[in-house]
Amino acid sequence: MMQLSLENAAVRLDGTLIFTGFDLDVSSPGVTAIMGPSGVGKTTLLRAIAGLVPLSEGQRRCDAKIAQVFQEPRLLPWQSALDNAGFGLRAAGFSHAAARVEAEVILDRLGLSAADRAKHPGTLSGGMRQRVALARALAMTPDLLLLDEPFSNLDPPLRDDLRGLLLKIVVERGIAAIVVTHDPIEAALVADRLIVLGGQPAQKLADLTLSPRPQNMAEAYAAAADFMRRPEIAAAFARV
Ligand SMILES: Nc1ncnc2c1ncn2[C@@H]1O[C@H](COP(=O)(O)OP(=O)(O)OP(=O)(O)O)[C@@H](O)[C@H]1O
Repeated sequence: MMQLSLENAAVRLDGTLIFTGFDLDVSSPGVTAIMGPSGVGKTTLLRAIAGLVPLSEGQRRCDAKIAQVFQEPRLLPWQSALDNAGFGLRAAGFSHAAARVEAEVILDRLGLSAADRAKHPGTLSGGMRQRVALARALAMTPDLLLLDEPFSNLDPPLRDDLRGLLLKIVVERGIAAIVVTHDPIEAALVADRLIVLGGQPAQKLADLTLSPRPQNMAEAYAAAADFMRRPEIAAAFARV
C-alpha cells in the first residue's frame, strides 16, 4: 500500500515562510484537490509533497511511486509524442522499445492516433501536448499522481474532455491523485477530498470530504457554491 505524509511541514524560500504547520496523509486511491488563491503557495506545497523542495520544519514520509504533471507540458521538442510519453520509462531503465510499447497504449487511451503519436510537440495542439504530458506520467504506473493546474491552459471543451478522461483512468487504476487548482469549479468536479490553503504564510484552512462527485456542470456549481459559503474558505479567497 502506498503512503505519503507530511507532518507539521513548513517551507521557507529565500528566507520567506511560504506555508507552515501543514499535515497531510494520503494512503488510498482518490482525488485530493488543493485549492487556494493565486500566489498562496500551492505550487510550493506540491513540490514539497513531491520531495522537490526541502522542508524547513516537519517531516515527510513517502512510500509511493510519484509522477507529476505541470501546468505546461514540458515536452522535449526534438522527440516525437511517442518518445516523449516514454521518456519517464526510459529514464527509469526501460529499453527504448519497451518504453514505446507502454507509451503507445496510454497515448491511444488518451486519444492520440498513430499519426499524432509520430508528431513532434511543435506540430501538436496545446491539448494534444498536455495529453502527451499526462501519458508520460501515467506510463510510469504511479500510485500517486501530482497535477499542478493541469487543464488551466486549455479551452473549456477540451478541458472538460481531458478532465473526464483522466478521472476515469485514475479511478480505473486505483491511483491517488493530488490536483492543485485556484478554481472552485475545477475542485468540485474532480475532488473526493478538498484541502484549502490560505493566509500568509499559508496554512490549511479546511480539509473536507466531498461526495458524491458531481455528474454535470450544474451539480459542480452547486457543490462549489456550497463549500465556498463556508466562512473559513470564503475568507481565504476574500483576501485577494
Ligand atoms: N524563491 C522564492 N523566494 C521567495 N518567495 C518566493 C519564491 N518562490 C516563490 N515565492 C513566493 O511564494 C508564494 C507562493 O508561490 P507558489 O507558486 O507556490 O503559489 P501558487 O499558489 O502556486 O501560485 P499560482 O496560483 O500563482 O501558481 C508566492 O507569493 C511567490 O511570490
